[in-house]
Amino acid sequence: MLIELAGVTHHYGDRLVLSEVTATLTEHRIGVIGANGSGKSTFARLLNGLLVPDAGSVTLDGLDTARDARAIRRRVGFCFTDPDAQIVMPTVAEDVAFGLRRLKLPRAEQRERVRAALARAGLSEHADHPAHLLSGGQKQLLALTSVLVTEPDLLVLDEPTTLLDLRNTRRIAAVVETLPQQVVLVSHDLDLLAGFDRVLVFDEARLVVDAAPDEAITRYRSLMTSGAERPEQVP
Ligand SMILES: Nc1ncnc2c1ncn2[C@@H]1O[C@H](COP(=O)(O)OP(=O)(O)OP(=O)(O)O)[C@@H](O)[C@H]1O
Repeated sequence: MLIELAGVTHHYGDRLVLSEVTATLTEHRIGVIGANGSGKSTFARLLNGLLVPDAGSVTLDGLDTARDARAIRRRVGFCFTDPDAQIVMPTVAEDVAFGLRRLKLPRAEQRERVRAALARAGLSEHADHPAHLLSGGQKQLLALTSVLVTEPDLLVLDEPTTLLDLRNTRRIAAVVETLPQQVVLVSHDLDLLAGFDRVLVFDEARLVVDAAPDEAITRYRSLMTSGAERPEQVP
């Protein structure tokens, strides 16, 4: 998809959280990094219309998030950091099937898609378990699976590995690597961004670096080091 942000500014109350962000994104895999509170999640939420900007515009293939919310939600899958925010059905398999409802598939095909998606995520043995009894990491995998099964054109992942052990982090990395879809991934795990096409670095509500992963990560590291020397930056 062609993702265009033009002069995007966003506040929560009086607090400025994104200031004048302009970018045109067409790459397959786009990483988003930056300090805590720098505006990354806000940026991610603007991409699927969960938030609309106070000023400026966000468009995807010409669809404006402020006007075409329904069309955009159909094409953009979003995975929250906190999986409890999006797990909606009692059992694991039902939760994966939930996202497929609007496709109105024949029952057998729906079952097959759910089965295959759970197998890919390593969750097959939990299919009939209550979703709320999964571990935090398994819930994160379930949330991703329930989004992926709908085959969105663009997948926005907001810190999808925060609760995961190394094996499952690698599983997510492998899934992201092989996805045919465009991905925007917000992460503090810089290793996940190896092989990405482009990385955006946010700092204090601004998009401050927009470069290939190696350069972006190097500049992010130096930004964080110099930030530690600024007393007002220390929590
Ligand atoms: N719903 C909200 N209401 C008020 N303030 C908010 C809200 N959501 C986020 N904020 C504030 O906006 C700022 C940016 O938050 P955001 O979640 O976009 O940052 P982030 O870069 O994703 O941070 P982190 O790396 O810690 O997840 C933070 O100071 C945060 O406290």
